[in-house]
Amino acid sequence: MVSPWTIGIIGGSGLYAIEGLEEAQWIPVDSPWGKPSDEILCGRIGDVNVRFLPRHGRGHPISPGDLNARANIDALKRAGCTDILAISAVGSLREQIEPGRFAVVEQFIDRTTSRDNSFFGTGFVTHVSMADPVCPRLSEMAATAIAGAKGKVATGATYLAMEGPQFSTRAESRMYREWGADVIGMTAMPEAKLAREAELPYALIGMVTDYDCWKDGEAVDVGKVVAQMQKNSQLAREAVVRFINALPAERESSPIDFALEDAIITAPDHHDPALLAKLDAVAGRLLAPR
Ligand SMILES: CSC[C@H]1O[C@H](OP(=O)(O)O)[C@H](O)[C@@H]1O
Ligand SMILES: Nc1ncnc2[nH]cnc12
Repeated sequence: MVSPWTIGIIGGSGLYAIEGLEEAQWIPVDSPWGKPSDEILCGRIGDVNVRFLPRHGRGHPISPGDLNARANIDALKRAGCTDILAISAVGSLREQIEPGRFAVVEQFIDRTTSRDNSFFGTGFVTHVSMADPVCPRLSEMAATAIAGAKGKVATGATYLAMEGPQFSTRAESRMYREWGADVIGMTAMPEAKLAREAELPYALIGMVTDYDCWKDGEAVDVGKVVAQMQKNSQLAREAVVRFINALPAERESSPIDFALEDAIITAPDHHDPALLAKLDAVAGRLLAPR
């Protein structure tokens, strides 16, 4: 039986491949938006097609600010994904979300400044809703899968996306806490926005690696992040497999599958054909002749 789900997994720092994929093969996927971070590891877990993309590339050559998130999301859409589960190393801004815990993200504060954050623009203007930026169905399944793998979970987390690549100052870290952010990272924006524009339901699991620098005497460094990721990466892999094995046989449609429906404002006689050509995957559902 062929599953209706094709799950895109975006692996963050420390998660550059996943094991247990049947018929696994790294396949290059071209995108009109430039070069994705790497080839996509395509395979199956049971009946479910899986497409794995290491966000920073194998060996972590790409810095957060240089990630081509448009190419990454477009390539996952071209590779047939119906849904995306992203995984990120995050710092914690809350005492009770300690390193080692998994934070399932529900909201974002986007403080990135220098990234291409939309597929759309002059010649095809759209404004998608980001009020509820993640897919509740995927997030709930992710939390269940982590708990099933005996991981500690925090749900409903707010993720602050910073520009980086430097870590925050103590004043910034304290300010983000006052803003209500729970975890901090450098990569989930504009990734989550672009997934929504591509009508791909998206959920984000933050793997908590450190307390950032708001706590007295604490400061984050790469060594701390990598050491904590190594401790938890096996559990993360197990949670991913559980998540996939628990997907229902049917995939009921999600409102996110139709996110562009009420978002496009440019009149057809003002469409830019060059931009439309690049949107063949992202907005193909609406642009294909009907
Ligand atoms: C290696 S520490 C900082 C680095 O880790 C996170 O990346 P990802 O979200 O891809 O796991 C963070 O956002 C920074 O890019
Ligand atoms: N404290 C932190 N700040 C930003 N990105 C992170 N990734 C992991 N820990 C982080």
